[in-house]
Amino acid sequence: MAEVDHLAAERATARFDVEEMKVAWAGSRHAVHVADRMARLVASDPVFRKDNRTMLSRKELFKDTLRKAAHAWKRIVELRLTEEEADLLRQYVDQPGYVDLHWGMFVPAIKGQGTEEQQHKWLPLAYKFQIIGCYAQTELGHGSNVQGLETTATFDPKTDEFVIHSPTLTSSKWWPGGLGKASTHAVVYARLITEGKDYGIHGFIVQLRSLEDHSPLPGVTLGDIGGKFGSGAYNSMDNGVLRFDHVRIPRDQMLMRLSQVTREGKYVHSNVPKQLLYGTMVYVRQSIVADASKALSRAVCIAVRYSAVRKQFGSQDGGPETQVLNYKTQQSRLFPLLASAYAFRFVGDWLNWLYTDVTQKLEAKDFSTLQEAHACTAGLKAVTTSVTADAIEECRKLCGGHGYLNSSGLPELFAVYVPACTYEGDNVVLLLQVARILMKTVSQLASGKQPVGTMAYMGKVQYLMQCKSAVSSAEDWLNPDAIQEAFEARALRMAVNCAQNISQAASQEEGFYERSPDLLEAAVAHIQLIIVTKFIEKVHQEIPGHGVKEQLQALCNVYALYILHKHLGDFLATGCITPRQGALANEQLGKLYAQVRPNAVALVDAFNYTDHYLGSVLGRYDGDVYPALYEEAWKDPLNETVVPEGYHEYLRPLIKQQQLKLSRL
Ligand SMILES: CCCCCCCCCCCCCCCCCCCCCCCCCCC/C=C/C(=O)SCCNC(=O)CCNC(=O)[C@H](O)C(C)(C)COP(=O)(O)OP(=O)(O)OC[C@H]1O[C@@H](n2cnc3c(N)ncnc32)[C@H](O)[C@@H]1OP(=O)(O)O
Ligand SMILES: Cc1cc2nc3c(=O)[nH]c(=O)nc-3n(C[C@H](O)[C@H](O)[C@H](O)COP(=O)(O)OP(=O)(O)OC[C@H]3O[C@@H](n4cnc5c(N)ncnc54)[C@H](O)[C@@H]3O)c2cc1C
Repeated sequence: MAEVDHLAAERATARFDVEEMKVAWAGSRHAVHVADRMARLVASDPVFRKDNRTMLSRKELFKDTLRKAAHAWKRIVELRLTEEEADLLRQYVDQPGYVDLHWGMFVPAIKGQGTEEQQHKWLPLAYKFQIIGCYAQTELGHGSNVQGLETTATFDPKTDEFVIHSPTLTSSKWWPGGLGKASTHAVVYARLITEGKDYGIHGFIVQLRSLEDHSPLPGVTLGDIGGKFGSGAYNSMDNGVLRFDHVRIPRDQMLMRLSQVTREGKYVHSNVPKQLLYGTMVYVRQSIVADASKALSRAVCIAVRYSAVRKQFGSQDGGPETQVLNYKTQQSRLFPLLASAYAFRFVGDWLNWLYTDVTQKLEAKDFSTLQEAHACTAGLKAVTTSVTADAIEECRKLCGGHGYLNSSGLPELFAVYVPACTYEGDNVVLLLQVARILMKTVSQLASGKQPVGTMAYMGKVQYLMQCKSAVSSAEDWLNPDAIQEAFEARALRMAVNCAQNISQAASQEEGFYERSPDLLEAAVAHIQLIIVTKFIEKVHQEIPGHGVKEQLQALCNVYALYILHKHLGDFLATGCITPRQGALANEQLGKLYAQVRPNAVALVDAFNYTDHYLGSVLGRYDGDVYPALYEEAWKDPLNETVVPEGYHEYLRPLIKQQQLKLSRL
């Protein structure tokens, strides 16, 4: 706890129990406790220092990542941490590295696509880090179009092996994290060819490096793909390039849960949907949604605290200046982001529940919810990451000039975060997947098929296509039913409009292609409806703690009415609300901001982030920003000498030359 609390006055105005809000945010008292313990463990360990990260060279940064990962693993073993604790520790170390892909994709790929025998063989090795794995799917020529990958895995019945080969430059694996320098193994996605026939993309476990000296195995060429956006940031990760020259692997290293190749070379497909091959991506997409709320809440925490400390203008008579948080424009830019952080947190929890539910159904050979899982993970991944990336940049601007300093933490947070809009599926590509499913659902409405899950609202098509909002005052917008109806009607009408336009095209494909910009917007509307619905459902639950439910209610309304205001064109164009009702929503939004204002600092305190995790002089818990900024500047390597290196070579001769010229005049 800080000795001087410059934000004490802010904390005193909170009208709710912050400790109970921490529970609502974390999900349970147990979750608060574990997260707290792991965050402090990391913050108190000098090996996990990260304040110097943006000043390290690429090589130093990568070595620092290896060191942190090894130290983290040592602590996990020494302290016998559970999987939940170990994962939290990984998150609080807060440095992208090969470990993320090993645990987040290599292990899940084997779990999801390997037979029991294969899991038995490979997982214990991976769990103990006796091998390090990555997920090698994307190639130089193809990422989004998975079916377009070119790497081949040709079965050779003579030796009972697959021959893995990169036939072209564009077939080089390109991007996999952990591949460049750390991994010993990879799950490689390649076209399976047997008996002269191409059976499409399948996964194979391939050893890449020697377990003795880490040198590449014969026929394997690999390395790092080079520096990436931003200083520090994602450069701690060794995203790699990989080429195979007829590398042989035993047949039993094809991941054979979904389909098999027999000793004779016969291809056998189990009676399961082929899309299960994409299961690892679905798993990671749902975890990316949970991560979005973390990244967004960090940025918002920094911007809210700093906005409460920072003062500009407002005093004509020598009195105190205005805290920038009191400017209505600052509130209207910042509070929707605060509300979004909470919204994403709760929809992330729900998505995690959905994922677990679908996984259990799949185990029981019930594939009915696969499409719902795909649509929700793809759509929520796309919307939450796009909003979060933009929001981090907005928070930087909300912090004025100081937000541009590395010591604010925001430039690095942005640079680390922004590729989330691309990896695990480009956001546009993923939204078009959602749109396809929406169009399929609309087309089935006529046949009387009742949509289920998050599409169930479309079953109310008769009503939703013609309903008129009953809102007649600003307060009416506080009614969740009014919000829900407006969002459902907007999403459905946009989808139906698209479907009607597509049906007038020469073909379904042609229509989809022509209307894809509108389809993107329809998909976003559908996903925003899901987020709003899950927030409303959350607020309807029992929520203990003085004032906690009221605050969440206010944030839920801020989130919904902000989206309505921002996308007013959609709501008006589809006739869901009138211009007057749109204006009333905006009026109510202003009132809600005033309600949030005294609680803003406490609402970000409820995230329970340590100063180490935030990594920002502007977001310090104690609000003592200026001395910290001042001190931080002196730590820059440029300040190690008073007279800079290069002075004698370049500055002095220049100045002297000019002086000489002047003296000759
Ligand atoms: C320094 C560190 C110190 C710390 C140390 C700590 C040490 C120890 C820690 C211990 C920890 C212990 C516990 C840890 C636990 C967990 C850790 C979790 C960590 C997570 C971290 C993750 C990090 C993330 C990093 C991200 C890295 C990035 C990776 C990647 O990017 S991988 C590559 C991703 N690629 C893509 O996403 C490609 C996108 N393209 C596609 O998905 C598809 O091809 C498509 C969707 C575009 C489909 O295109 P197409 O139309 O051609 O499709 P078809 O194949 O023909 O199929 C059409 C048909 O299928 C349906 N469909 C499509 N996709 C799916 C699907 N996924 N599911 C279901 N159905 C699908 C589609 O709707 C069509 O259906 P229909 O025919 O119309 O009916
Ligand atoms: C930091 C980072 C880490 C990564 N880690 C891994 C990893 O560990 N393993 C791995 O296998 N891969 C990894 N990737 C690769 C990543 O999954 C791909 O980059 C991603 O799926 C996007 O594919 P792409 O690069 O082919 O983009 P492209 O598809 O080439 O996208 C280019 C543009 O085309 C547009 N576009 C493409 N198709 C369509 C369409 N059908 N309709 C409309 N617009 C379209 C996109 O919206 C985009 O604007 C990583 C990438 C990054 C940036």
